[in-house]
Amino acid sequence: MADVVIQASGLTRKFTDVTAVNALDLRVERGQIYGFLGPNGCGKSTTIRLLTGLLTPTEGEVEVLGYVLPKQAEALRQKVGYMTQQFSLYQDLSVVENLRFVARIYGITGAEQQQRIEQLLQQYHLENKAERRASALSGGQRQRLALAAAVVHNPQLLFLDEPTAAVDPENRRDFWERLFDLSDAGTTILVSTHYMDEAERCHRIDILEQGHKRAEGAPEQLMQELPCEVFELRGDGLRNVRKQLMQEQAVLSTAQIGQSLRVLVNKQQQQPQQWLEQQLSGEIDVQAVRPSLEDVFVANTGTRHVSRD
Ligand SMILES: Nc1ncnc2c1ncn2[C@@H]1O[C@H](COP(=O)(O)OP(=O)(O)OP(=O)(O)O)[C@@H](O)[C@H]1O
Repeated sequence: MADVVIQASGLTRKFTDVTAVNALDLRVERGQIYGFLGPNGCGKSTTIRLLTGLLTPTEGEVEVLGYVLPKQAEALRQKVGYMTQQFSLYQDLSVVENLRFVARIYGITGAEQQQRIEQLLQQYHLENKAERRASALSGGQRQRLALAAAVVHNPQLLFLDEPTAAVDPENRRDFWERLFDLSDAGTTILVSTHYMDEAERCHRIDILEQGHKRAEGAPEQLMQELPCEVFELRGDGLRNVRKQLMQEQAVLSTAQIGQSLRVLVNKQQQQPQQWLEQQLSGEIDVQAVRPSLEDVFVANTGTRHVSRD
């Protein structure tokens, strides 16, 4: 049987005038990289804070690494790592001083501390920057330091809240390679993001909107099960074509990408390609294409939901 690391049912958190997380069910297995994908304000950070025990749920049950929250939150804290959206280390301390500080919090001292810090400096390519102040590091270096600090105590479970919001694509790729190394070594990772390419790298994702789970599954599976056909249209007058198609109930979304218009047509529409071609006048080329994760996201969020039955 799979080893379940996070199990939540009906997890809900209300603030005065908003339900940030609404009846969320969650099951994360050991070693998985599990993603929360959603726009700003959909409840990603609140969910992570609930799962770390930093925030108390209004309703629902949650167990993380076998600890029942919020009752056993203190014991859980030693076993998890948490990297927040903001760089939360000390800007005036050097790289090595920051790592020492965090190590001490987790009770790692003396020779063990020195050994662990040397290992982290090497693993995260910070050996040459050890004495540099955190404030003088580049974006990518800061992010590597933040990740090194989050794993000082070898946590079994790592929470990453929009970890790559401030870095360039190359550093993002590098960061994800590190996450796969950690996952390979048995660390479970829960990561929130609003980047499609990042979500696509996860073993499994939840798509969140306004506190609700809209879809769940492996990215590839979600793309295969998309209840729409996706088409790329090329030709003249695409802006007008777009306006016209958006009047149609069967058209879920249209978006211009460079020279082409990407159109999602509900699968319940009979012979969608033929139907689409009939709607168009003039020389417009219509090609069926593979769905992307962005298509999945669009199909599952916003006001024009498509029926899955
Ligand atoms: N302490 C709080 N008091 C009141 N409302 C809050 C609080 N924390 C979050 N919210 C609200 O709950 C909703 C979800 O916020 P949350 O930060 O979890 O979303 P998010 O998906 O992480 O977005 P972002 O990427 O912008 O952080 C938002 O409407 C937010 O304004």
